[in-house]
Amino acid sequence: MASFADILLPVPIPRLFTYEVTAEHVDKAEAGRRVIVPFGQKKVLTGVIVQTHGTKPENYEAREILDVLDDQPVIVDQQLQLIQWMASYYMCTPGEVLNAALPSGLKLSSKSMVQKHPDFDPDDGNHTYSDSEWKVVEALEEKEHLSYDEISQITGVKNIYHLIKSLSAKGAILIFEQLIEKYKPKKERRVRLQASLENDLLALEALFQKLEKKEKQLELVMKYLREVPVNELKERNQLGLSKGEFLSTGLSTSSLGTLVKNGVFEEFDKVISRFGEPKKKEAVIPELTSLQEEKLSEIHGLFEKKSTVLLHGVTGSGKTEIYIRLLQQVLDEGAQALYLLPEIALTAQILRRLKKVFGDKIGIYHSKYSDNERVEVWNGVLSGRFPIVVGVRSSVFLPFNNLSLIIIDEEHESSYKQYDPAPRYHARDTAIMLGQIHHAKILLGSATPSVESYYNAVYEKYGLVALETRFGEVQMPETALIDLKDERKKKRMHGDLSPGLLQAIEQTLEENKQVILFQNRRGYAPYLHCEDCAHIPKCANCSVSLTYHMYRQELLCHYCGFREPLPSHCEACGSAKIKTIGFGTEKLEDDLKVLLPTGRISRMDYDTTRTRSTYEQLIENFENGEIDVLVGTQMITKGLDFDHVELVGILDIDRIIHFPDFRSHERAFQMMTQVSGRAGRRSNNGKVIIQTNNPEQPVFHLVRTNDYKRFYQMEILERESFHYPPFVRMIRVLFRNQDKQLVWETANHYLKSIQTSLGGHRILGPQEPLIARIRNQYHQEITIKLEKGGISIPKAKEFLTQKMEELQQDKIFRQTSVIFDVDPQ
Ligand SMILES: Nc1ncnc2c1ncn2[C@@H]1O[C@H](COP(=O)(O)OP(=O)(O)OP(=O)(O)O)[C@@H](O)[C@H]1O
Ligand SMILES: [Zn+2]
Repeated sequence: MASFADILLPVPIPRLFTYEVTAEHVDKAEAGRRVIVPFGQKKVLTGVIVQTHGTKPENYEAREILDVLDDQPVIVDQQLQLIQWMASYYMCTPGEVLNAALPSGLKLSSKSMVQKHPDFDPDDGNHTYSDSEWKVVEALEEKEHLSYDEISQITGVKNIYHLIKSLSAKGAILIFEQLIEKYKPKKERRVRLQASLENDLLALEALFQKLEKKEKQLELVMKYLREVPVNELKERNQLGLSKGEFLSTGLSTSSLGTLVKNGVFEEFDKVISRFGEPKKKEAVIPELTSLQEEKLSEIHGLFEKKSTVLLHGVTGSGKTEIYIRLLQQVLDEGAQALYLLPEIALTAQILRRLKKVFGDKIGIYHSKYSDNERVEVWNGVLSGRFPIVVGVRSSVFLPFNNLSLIIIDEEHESSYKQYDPAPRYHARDTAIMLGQIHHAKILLGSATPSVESYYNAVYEKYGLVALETRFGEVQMPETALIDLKDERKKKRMHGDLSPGLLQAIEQTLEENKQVILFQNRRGYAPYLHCEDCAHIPKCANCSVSLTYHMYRQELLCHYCGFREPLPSHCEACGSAKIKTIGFGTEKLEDDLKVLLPTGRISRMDYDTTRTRSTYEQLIENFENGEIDVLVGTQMITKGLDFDHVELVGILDIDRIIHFPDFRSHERAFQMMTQVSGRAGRRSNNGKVIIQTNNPEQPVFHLVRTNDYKRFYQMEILERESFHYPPFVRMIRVLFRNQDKQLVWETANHYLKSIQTSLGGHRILGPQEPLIARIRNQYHQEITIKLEKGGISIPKAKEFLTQKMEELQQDKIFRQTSVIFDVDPQ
């Protein structure tokens, strides 16, 4: 009987594909294992078996699976459920979710290779060959096939496509695709005694005699036998010693070579973990305070009745300590836990705290890890090596099969939402679904919960636990406002710094304490401005101005990466009077260096933290007191725990408050409260200074009095009256095309097709978004608001998708790309 398998492929087509499983693969074909299948004319893809069955597909001839890659499933059933849910909730295809879920190390890639044409005869006189061509032909006599890179090396030609095309046209070579497994296990070179010696004491003795005069070789053998006593423990020799470590004490490499040649030692490779071998943990958990203890048991109590609990604890109250207790319990039960963080910047510090307690039981998963490392974490979750995973949003995709707790730290963070590409998912909401699939408990934690989560807590969908005092009864910092209008009028500003803030910085440094300054714009100046004609240099591809980066002497587009050298004259009128307007982190750092010549100033933003180690280094230097003032973007606002920061300055909050978006007040409140929370965590001297043009804004009062509840009450009223989440679900439909007119027409055509059935009052737009052109693509968007209880949201999504499919059947409209963004942030 023929056998078939339904395969999930990483392509944006909303269905599974049925392939035939031939006899040789039948034993290995099982749900959750990866397979290689042919797809389309020439492509080969890695997919995952969802199920096997005996039903031949009706309307097409099933093609055969080429190979089954795994000896056991690498995707578990719960993941397949999550993928299905995400696809339907976030209005994309399961294939797109799979593509995001699998680390690229688990996807195969194909690589073009070249071999000699079997009928090729170089002497047939039909063609002549260049020197480079000859080199390739000769190399193919030696080696069966060559990669493009090898050919480039052999010939010294950089761009070899021309060469390959010509050789192929002359019938000299064939090109084929070789499948490459991207994941490469890490190997270690080791040495051991030849097996014949490990059992034979006489032979060993004879060896000693032979080596009597060869001091260096003798030394090697002796050292080896000291480390590996083969006469007591024969099996130990199999494992050998790491060659590097063995030789690191200054033994002679060449003598080892001789001994290998003479059959005394042998070298071999062993696959090792990239994360080191498991070590014993240090087991030091600080005692919880009685208040924290009380809150922990409240959480336990609520978990009896509810799957999700929100822990609203002020900054520095010890939420992390409570998380550690909960993780410990999961570990004791032998189950799995996931600890989600919104950003990489946070992982280093929290990991250090967790590692002290859990040692190597923690797997870390984020984008600054290499493909290979990610595959090892993936496999470590499968094998049980990492019962706890700390990671950013993509760690919801890991192959958990026994998850009992998910902690979502800083749950309010908008960086939990993936904007591009699909799936455009919110990791908090996805993790809550993941928890439900596993019947796990979910703890959301924040000092400034999102309005949505707090609403769910108020209406008892979630349990709520409030922790209102800081650890050690340390007081919340004191907050002062500085009116920039006033200071400007009196012409007292030093660049972007008011005299009040500057003075406070100086005083803090005098007391040997540290300062954090929050400036949410990176670069030197947001834009250049010609004083004669008012021209502002703009990006060639996007409708935004270019940001001036002084260090690189460049103008840079923060949307598409377009860059150009700093102009000396205005490109519009030729005037040399070009001025910088506004302030970025780079300028602030620069100004401070002049104003505080003895202060040690550093900057943490996207530009200074390209690699994992630069983050960690900056944070470590700040912790160790090697930096006095840390200037940074939102990266430095939350979660970080420093003992000696006493002053926090907030320089650029007006722009966030006035950003035209329904979440702007929420964001401003959260950012100010979070960054303030970095001040005075160990002392009662925390100070926060906020510079603003509008000190009368109510949000400042709420931040100063740390009054989250009042903030929530004001905000929820607004959300209700203006129909925003949590009262409605929003779906944004984004249209993109190079042709401005066509995008507009497509969006309008779509609008017409949904208007009547959905009801015009539920639809806004089409309109140009704030930035109407990015990377040469014009944008239009339609916003749909679906009120809860009034309309079936899943049905509405189906309807929207169906209408989109109809739209895309039109040859013209199809040229516009369309994106659904569910729950846009
Ligand atoms: N029970 C405890 N014993 C010893 N130290 C504690 C205890 N609870 C909290 N701390 C210390 O107090 C500081 C603040 O705690 P923690 O970082 O856990 O707060 P948090 O609530 O997570 O803050 P944030 O929301 O600002 O990230 C940390 O340095 C932590 O080690
Ligand atoms: Zn651009």
